[in-house]
Amino acid sequence: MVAQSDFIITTQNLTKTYGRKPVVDRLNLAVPRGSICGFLGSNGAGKSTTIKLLLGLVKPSSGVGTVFGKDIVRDSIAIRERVGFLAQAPYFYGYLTARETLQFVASFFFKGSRAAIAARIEELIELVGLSGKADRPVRGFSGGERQRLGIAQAAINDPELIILDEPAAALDPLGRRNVLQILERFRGQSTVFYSTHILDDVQRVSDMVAILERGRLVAQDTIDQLLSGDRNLFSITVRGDGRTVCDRLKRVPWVKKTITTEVGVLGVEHHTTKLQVQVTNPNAAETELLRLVMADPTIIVTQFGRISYDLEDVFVDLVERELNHEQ
Ligand SMILES: Nc1ncnc2c1ncn2[C@@H]1O[C@H](COP(=O)(O)OP(=O)(O)OP(=O)(O)O)[C@@H](O)[C@H]1O
Repeated sequence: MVAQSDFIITTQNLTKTYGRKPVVDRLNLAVPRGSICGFLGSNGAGKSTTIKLLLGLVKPSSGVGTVFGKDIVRDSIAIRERVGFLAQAPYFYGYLTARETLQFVASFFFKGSRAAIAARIEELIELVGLSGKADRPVRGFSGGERQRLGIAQAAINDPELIILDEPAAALDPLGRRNVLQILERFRGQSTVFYSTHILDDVQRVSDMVAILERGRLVAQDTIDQLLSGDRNLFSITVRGDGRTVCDRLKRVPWVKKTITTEVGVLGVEHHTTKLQVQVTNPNAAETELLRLVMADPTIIVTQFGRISYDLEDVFVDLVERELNHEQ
């Protein structure tokens, strides 16, 4: 059983309504301590609003939430002291260098001797890959360099939790990859909760994902779990009489369902049939399914494999289900 204290962020029915429209709708989040959690949703899904609720920057219309076990309304100042936060469009003084920017931020948020501050700044400059640029004014920085500086700024006081709002959204693919690699470096030191609308990014670095659509949480799980789901599907393409193959498979106890599509009819012996086989025991299927089909010498198997999904399939499926549910 997972104890409540294993979650660094929790919300119960957290709701924010603007006018009559809930933009965050009865949200039940549970972010495990130590995870890198992608908070995924299309533009306008309610990600920024959720982050503002967690940080006490806007007040919930109803529902409750905790960060470090502290109430997001009552204890918001105490929470903000312990969270490193990178806003969607961070502001920097263009005339300060990266090092001066971090010194400025450290003067507010870092408690320690001068030597300790200097060491932490050096460590972060290195961690975000700005060593060669630390003494240049920020006004000349690229979008990616600004985001990296923003991450260093958020991490200055070695926070237990770093929250980033779309840290990579405005960057080109290379810039995005750099930022994501930096997030990965916090593994084992801080919990990272970051919002994004880019599926690929989540699949690349997160351990877990919470998917938001129109203010509602449509899934929350580890990436592995979401991708495996309950879709134990195999695909087989055969030449020969596909119907007998199908009938045989239907009698196998771990075969749940078969779907056949005939793709070419050139006389019975040249029939090409594509089968999708849903199974309840994928291990058995992996070792026995192909053998079962090939037991018939009149059948030629031209393709066999497990159907794999990526996060995009899962996302589209979940969002469609949510939309159908609403109608
Ligand atoms: N202060 C506000 N007043 C009225 N509506 C608001 C306010 N803040 C946000 N909204 C609306 O709430 C919805 C969710 O906005 P939010 O910024 O949380 O989404 P998001 O998922 O972060 O999107 P994006 O990726 O585009 O930033 C949007 O329709 C937005 O217009």
